[in-house]
Amino acid sequence: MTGRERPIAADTPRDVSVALSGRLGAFALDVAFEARAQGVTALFGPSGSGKTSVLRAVAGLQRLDGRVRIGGETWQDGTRFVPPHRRALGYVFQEASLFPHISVSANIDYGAKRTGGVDPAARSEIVDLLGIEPLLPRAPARLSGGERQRVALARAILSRPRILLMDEPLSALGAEAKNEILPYLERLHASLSIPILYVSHDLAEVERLADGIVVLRNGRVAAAGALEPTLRAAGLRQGRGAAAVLTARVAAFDVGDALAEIDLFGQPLFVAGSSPGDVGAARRVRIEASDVSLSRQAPAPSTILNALRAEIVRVEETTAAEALVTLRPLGAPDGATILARITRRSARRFAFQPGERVFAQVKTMSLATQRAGETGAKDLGVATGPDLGYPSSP
Ligand SMILES: Nc1ncnc2c1ncn2[C@@H]1O[C@H](COP(=O)(O)OP(=O)(O)OP(=O)(O)O)[C@@H](O)[C@H]1O
Repeated sequence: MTGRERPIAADTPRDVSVALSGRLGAFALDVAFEARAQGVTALFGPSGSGKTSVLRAVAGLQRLDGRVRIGGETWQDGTRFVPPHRRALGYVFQEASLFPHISVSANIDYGAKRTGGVDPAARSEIVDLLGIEPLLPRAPARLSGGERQRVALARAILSRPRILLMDEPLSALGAEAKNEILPYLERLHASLSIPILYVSHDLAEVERLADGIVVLRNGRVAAAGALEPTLRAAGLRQGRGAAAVLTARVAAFDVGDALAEIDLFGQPLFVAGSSPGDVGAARRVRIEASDVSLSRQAPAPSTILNALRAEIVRVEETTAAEALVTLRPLGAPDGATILARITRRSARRFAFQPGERVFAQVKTMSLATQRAGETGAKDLGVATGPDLGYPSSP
């Protein structure tokens, strides 16, 4: 797709409209997309696909032809070009560039002072949200990488931007610092009423944070829209990492077993790694296709707690050995689907047909959240996050 706009969600007001084209040396960029007025839109793509260039152009730091409209304000079109310092935006880079000679406290007030003064209520809310109260008197040199990023975020937000631009804010951090900062980003995402454009080449990060996604390849938009259907359309939901992300509410929490019961379209789904305070909150549940098995009969009692009733949507033989089954949990709206990655042998033996009802078993422990400091493929099992109106599946 080139230069053609695809709305992220047709029925919701969208407040970010970008259409940019031009050359950067030998590199040709031609992108157009729209994003919602609130929530995280990921700019996702391989290295060199143009993500940072798009972000810089939105900020006015990179001059390209086209249009940038944010929250009803036009920053660039055929006739005008608002210079970068007049654009109300917060920019968070890979490495936080804090002023070294002043305290954290003075750093976070810097942006706000430039834009008309510090609002004490907003300040204390953001300080609390990002957990930086104990850091306020410190010098930036005495912060860890993750702490620096949280301070940079606070500074950006307190400058009262119309949009937050984040360029791989976690990529310079180790796994431990990443795990430490992600929950803060999730809380931020739930509380901020401005759009966030979030550059990343890390799919797991995008799945955890983004509502919408613009997939870039070679300076063009390969696919754009709500997270789940777009990942699928872009062919990013196949193979080893195939997974589905659904948003649902926590219905109950069993303190004795430390298990949360998620209400997945009327069916219970048990997950670990939650807390009693999550009851009533929306959770983002990532179900990896390799952790889902299928059976026609109600499964015999086993150690697997989750057996979702689901309807087969389609079966695709993806490789010589594998098949990917798309399923709609009963009670789920059309298009809200999960995936099961099974052997081709099983797919042929069972010959599942579209419309047929089956039981999809999902291991609870495969859905567990990871504590800070641990590493592994399952770290993004369950992530708190609001349902900001993007369908969690198409
Ligand atoms: N000012 C410039 N002059 C010449 N070429 C440029 C300029 N800025 C970017 N490029 C080129 O444009 C292409 C896209 O770069 P960009 O940094 O936007 O990609 P990216 O997707 O953000 O990559 P990464 O994930 O590695 O940061 C690259 O080939 C880069 O070398």
